[in-house]
Amino acid sequence: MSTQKKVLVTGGAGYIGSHVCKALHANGHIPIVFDNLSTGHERFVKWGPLHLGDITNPDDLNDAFAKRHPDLVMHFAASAYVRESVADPMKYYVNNCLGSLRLLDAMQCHGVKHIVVSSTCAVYGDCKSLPIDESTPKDPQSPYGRSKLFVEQALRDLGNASDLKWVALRYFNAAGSDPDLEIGEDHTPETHIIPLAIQAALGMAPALQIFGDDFDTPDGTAIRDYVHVNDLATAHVNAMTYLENGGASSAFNLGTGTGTSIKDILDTIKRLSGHDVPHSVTARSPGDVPALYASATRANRYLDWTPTQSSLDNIIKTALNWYRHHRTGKG
Ligand SMILES: NC(=O)c1ccc[n+]([C@@H]2O[C@H](COP(=O)([O-])OP(=O)(O)OC[C@H]3O[C@@H](n4cnc5c(N)ncnc54)[C@H](O)[C@@H]3O)[C@@H](O)[C@H]2O)c1
Ligand SMILES: O=c1ccn([C@@H]2O[C@H](COP(=O)(O)OP(=O)(O)O[C@H]3O[C@H](CO)[C@H](O)[C@H](O)[C@H]3O)[C@@H](O)[C@H]2O)c(=O)[nH]1
Repeated sequence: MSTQKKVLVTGGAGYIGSHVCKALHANGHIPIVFDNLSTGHERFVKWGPLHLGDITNPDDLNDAFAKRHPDLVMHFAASAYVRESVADPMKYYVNNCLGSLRLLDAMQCHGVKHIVVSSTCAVYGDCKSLPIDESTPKDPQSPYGRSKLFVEQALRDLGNASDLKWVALRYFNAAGSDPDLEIGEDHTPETHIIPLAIQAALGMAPALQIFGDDFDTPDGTAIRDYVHVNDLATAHVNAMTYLENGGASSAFNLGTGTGTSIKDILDTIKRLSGHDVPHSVTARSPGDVPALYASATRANRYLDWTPTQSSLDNIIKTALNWYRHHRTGKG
């Protein structure tokens, strides 16, 4: 374990950021959440102080760095709805690109040298060759994906021109919840398949719409690589140690290497909850790709990271428990 660090966690009141805060605290560090609560929740900030602020506002950032003196930054704050980004690209370029640049500028002004950043498999686009490794060509299909690729490119340029050291973690599909039920997934609106399918099964949401069942996949439904949020959290703690030990700035995929279809998800929810997932099949979503799954060999080698909580059963079980305990449903 590294010595205690103060970590400024932008977006730490959100789904993934709050799970990382819990892991940082468990490893003896102090997470300082910097969040504007636009999609996050004050009740998810449990393991350190909340500093209210907006990453697009230089005064807010300056105030946080001046008062909190963080040793490093973990950067989750972003707008993260693929479909919304197509309808409102400016929101994504301002929040994700400008906001990240302002954050990097504040780090430079305050002499903070290390940052771990949330990136996404959306930087790759429609890949013909699977699994996807980090050398796979980048061809993002949405303003969201392009905004995240821009941030990675800015990190590379700034790192080349200064002593900034960075790690970008390209998550595949984050899923599951804290097994202790202290925090969980709570997006409004919810767009992700696993929460929507569970909510439909528990009678908390309308029937699930499956966006296409005629993909070129074994059962016709889309395949993704679902990785448990606690495995993502461990990767962040490991990335921090990697940078501290002088690791080179780099991007890493975080996925399990296993493809899971929507039908697999529905079958597992039925088996673990005892409820069918009411659903209908509608048209494919524009730009939706048939199959994506990662090779995380580099994260395994350099970050000493192996997912241990990402079996589909564990992802569905922890997510089911979260919705049963925190919402009104049949459970
Ligand atoms: N959920 C996924 O499957 C997934 C996959 C790949 C990448 N990501 C990335 O991971 C990160 C976290 O995603 P999440 O699912 O936890 O999202 P989330 O919406 O739950 O969390 C985002 C947090 O950032 C805060 N925020 C947004 N804009 C801000 C601003 N301008 N200033 C300060 N705070 C701001 C929100 O209030 C929220 O607390 C994002 O960068 C997202 O792009 C998520
Ligand atoms: O109601 C729904 C919601 C989703 N899907 C389908 O289920 C699959 C998974 O969808 P998610 O919305 O759960 O995840 P995505 O793969 O679309 O998006 C994820 O990966 C993206 C990169 O491609 C971004 O990083 C994003 O933040 C992250 O959630 C997709 O084929 C989608 O079309 C449905 O059929 N019905």
